[in-house]
Amino acid sequence: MPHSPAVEVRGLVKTYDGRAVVDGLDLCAQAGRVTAVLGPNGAGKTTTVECCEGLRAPDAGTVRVLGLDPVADAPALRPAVGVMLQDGGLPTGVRAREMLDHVARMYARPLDTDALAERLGLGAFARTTVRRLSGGQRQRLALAVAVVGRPRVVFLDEPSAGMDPQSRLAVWELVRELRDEGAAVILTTHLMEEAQDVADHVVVVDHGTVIARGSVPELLAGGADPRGDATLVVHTASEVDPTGLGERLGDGFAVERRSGTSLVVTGPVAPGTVATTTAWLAERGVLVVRLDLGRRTLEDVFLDLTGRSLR
Ligand SMILES: Nc1ncnc2c1ncn2[C@@H]1O[C@H](COP(=O)(O)OP(=O)(O)OP(=O)(O)O)[C@@H](O)[C@H]1O
Repeated sequence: MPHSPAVEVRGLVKTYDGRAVVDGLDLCAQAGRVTAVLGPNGAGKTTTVECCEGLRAPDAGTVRVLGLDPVADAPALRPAVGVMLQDGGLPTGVRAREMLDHVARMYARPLDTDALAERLGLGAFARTTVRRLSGGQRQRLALAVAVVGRPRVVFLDEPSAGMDPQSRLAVWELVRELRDEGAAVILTTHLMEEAQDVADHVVVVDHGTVIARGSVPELLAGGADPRGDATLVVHTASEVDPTGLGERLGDGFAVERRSGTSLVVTGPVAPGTVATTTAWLAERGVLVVRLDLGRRTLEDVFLDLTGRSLR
């Protein structure tokens, strides 16, 4: 039987100074799944998530979390929703461990705080005040605080930003576990690797609206450039003008000069593609110094969808 989504956003609009920073956005997040919200700086991700958390009121559209209105029904939702804000959002004068224990006491069935502190490596700075924690330590504490109440819905705004690789792995493991236990996890991130690794469903937001959605394999198969299922990057010893190589490779291929001495061939790369490319270069007296074959990544899809200009 189909379940109603844990989080359902329909036609969300949020306007600042006459400018719609979220502009008719639709989003669904299901229980037992990780939904990653991606998008360039200023795309409207945090604003959307904060509307879901009840921290901002929509100007138009509807937001439902577990079927309730996050602003009007905030007290009813509080025990069921975990929130990790982008800046941590924790009081700065409290010691790390006291903070976690204090939050745990607000819930009926909290996680074991000793075990949670251990797995997020909070022990070493348990007695340090939040103000004195490093950025990554503060993030880890904010994550622990967000999940200690066993929430059914968890919002994580850039959870692993500023974290070292060890902490990141611990965060991803925890996120997967929350998902496996049935929570709906909604995370925003700029780390494509993070989305690729942990997300069951990806939503790409730009200019306040959703421009693509699907599982990672679906996005990799589609994207803005469906022909590009693999890339061949060719590094050469001397400058090369790629004009004519695309024609030689045939339909479905695109050739682009990345720098004077490297070319990117995108398309249905097969063994013959490599042979044709190196033969074509040899005919021009150009020596190949390195070949890299890679499949399209989520980052390629993201850049195709949102472009390369800075926001
Ligand atoms: N309170 C506010 N007043 C005015 N403008 C705001 C306010 N809050 C957000 N904005 C603007 O709304 C836009 C979207 O911001 P938002 O924080 O939602 O983006 P984001 O996608 O989370 O970006 P980032 O990846 O940089 O965190 C930005 O242009 C931001 O300047």
